[in-house]
Amino acid sequence: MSVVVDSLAFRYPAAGAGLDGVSLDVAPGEFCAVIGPSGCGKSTLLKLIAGFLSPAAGQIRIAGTDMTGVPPRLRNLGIVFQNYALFPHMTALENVAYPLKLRGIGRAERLNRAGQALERTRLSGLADRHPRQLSGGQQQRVALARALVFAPGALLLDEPLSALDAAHRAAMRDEIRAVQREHGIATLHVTHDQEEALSIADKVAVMRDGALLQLASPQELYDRPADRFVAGFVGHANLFDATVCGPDLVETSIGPLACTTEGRPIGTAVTLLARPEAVRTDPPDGAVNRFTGTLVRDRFLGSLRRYDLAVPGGTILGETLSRGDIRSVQIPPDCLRILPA
Ligand SMILES: Nc1ncnc2c1ncn2[C@@H]1O[C@H](COP(=O)(O)OP(=O)(O)OP(=O)(O)O)[C@@H](O)[C@H]1O
Repeated sequence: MSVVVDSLAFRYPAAGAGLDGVSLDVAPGEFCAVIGPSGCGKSTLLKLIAGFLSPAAGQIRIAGTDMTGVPPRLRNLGIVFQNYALFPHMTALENVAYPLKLRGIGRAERLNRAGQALERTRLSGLADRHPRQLSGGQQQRVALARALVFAPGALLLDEPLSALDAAHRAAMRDEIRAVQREHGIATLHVTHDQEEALSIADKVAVMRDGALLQLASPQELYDRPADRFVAGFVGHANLFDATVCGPDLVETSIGPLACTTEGRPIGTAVTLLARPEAVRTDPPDGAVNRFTGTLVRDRFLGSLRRYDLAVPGGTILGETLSRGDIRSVQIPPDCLRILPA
């Protein structure tokens, strides 16, 4: 089943906040991560798709069918929301079987199917435990099994991993991805964690102030962000205000930089993006876009080192494997990308 959101608009009564004309599509089996700053409307988008809120304008189509007026329980969506707790008085197995009960499936079959769903999320041994006897990660796995048990057409996940520690989080996200892929379920996954989004999603939706800024593959988002905000939000970035001052030359606060200006006229204001891993240390004398400065921050991160080199007029953020002293760097022209000002 696909999920298509078309020009969706929504306002909370008495609050300015909401969504403005959001459009996106998630194909069967596709995994779409939704990211953006706190309060940008990620949860609101999922609640609209789930049917917990009704749009003011626009349309939601699930498996090609317009969902206007269709109540949540008839949308055939598996939902794992952060605050969508397990029933404390039911065992893990009973919790997972519950959606099948709602669908009128007989006891023997629903316990059988719930058992299979628990097996899929590697919880078979814990079927008879109550939620209070399970760790946070195990409870999340029960919630995932409960969302998957009725073979939903699509999965909506709102920060399902936020309560977990880093190791469990990584294991659980790989698990969700494997189950989702195996069953070809269209998935929308809201997360605060950009690294998580980039590492598991087929595509990523970046939102800000109720609007969708970009919907793209993780690679495209990183390499070709639509604007300065997306560039700064996804991964680390050097962002320079710049003005085109000649063919393939721009002026910035740290001095002139050679880069492809793609024929923009002289005087055009732009933003220049350089990812830190593209910055080279110890370039030869006379190299183009070479800067000399002083190390002001130096963070050892195990597999790499991230540093700030203060140069006249600004700072250059770089990443290197080198452990030696850093006094000069080069920003290779072909690693600079021009974004709108
Ligand atoms: N029930 C509500 N009534 C009024 N305003 C609300 C309501 N729920 C959310 N909002 C507002 O709508 C905006 C979007 O909220 P939403 O929960 O969708 O953001 P979010 O991107 O999921 O944020 P976070 O990452 O912090 O969870 C926010 O400004 C929020 O304050």
